[in-house]
Amino acid sequence: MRVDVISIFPEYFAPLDVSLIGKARERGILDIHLHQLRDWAHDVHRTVDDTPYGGGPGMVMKPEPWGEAIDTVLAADPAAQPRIIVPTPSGVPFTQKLAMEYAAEPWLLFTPARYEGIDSRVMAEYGSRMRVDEVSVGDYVLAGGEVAVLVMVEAVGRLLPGVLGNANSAVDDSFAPGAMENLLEGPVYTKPPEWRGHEVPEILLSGHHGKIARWRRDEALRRTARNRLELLAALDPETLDKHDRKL
Ligand SMILES: COc1ccc(Cn2ccc3ccc(-c4cc(N)[nH]n4)cc32)cc1
Repeated sequence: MRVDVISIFPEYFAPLDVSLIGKARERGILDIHLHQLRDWAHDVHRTVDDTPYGGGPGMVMKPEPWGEAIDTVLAADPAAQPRIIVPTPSGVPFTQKLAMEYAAEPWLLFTPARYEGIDSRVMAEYGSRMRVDEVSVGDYVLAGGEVAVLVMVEAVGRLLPGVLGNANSAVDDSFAPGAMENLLEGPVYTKPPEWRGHEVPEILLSGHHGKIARWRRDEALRRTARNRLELLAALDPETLDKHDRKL
């Protein structure tokens, strides 16, 4: 997968050099290209923003630098088109389902903005010839789109074949389709068996895999009910067996 990111703060993406995503880049699974938007701002001050038409607070990002920058990225492979992803507080929710959809794409272009966002004519221009998604990573307001891009690149990158070792398959993720879909992860434990007077639940030391699986599902249901009741309400009744119903 190729990923392009255009930003006035490309240094925000240093974390993409380390750990899981960094290794995926070294192994050629992910090919990430960072671009400094100001390279396409040709005035002496390399200006990328201006006052909003119609008045109002803050500044809006000018269309010209974005248009030239996006055109340059598109020219990298004229025979293909990236999916353009625009982080914004007013976008569709970024979910595990959307992450899985993006993980199937060969080329993503992220356009994290600053100020009050990008002149709307930019995405109108490209939306007429390719998929342009406005995406929110949560119902809170960031100072810009860069952190949202880090979230999405990590959530998508970890789903790419070969990125997670077999031992850490994403198939068991919370929110991944399947039997545990929409259930939160339950508690996890490792050695030592007792720590500061806290013992590991006996069942986990029993070696009885059936009972362990049942205990883990019970704990997942309890945590989901406690922290995300709406997810429990959305569970397909078929996936709740009679034991679940007694919890
Ligand atoms: C109320 O309107 C606003 C508009 C923009 C901003 C600051 N800002 C500028 C670009 C940009 C890109 C993404 C995000 C963002 C995304 C999510 N889920 N939260 N915040 C925020 C962003 C603040 C407020």
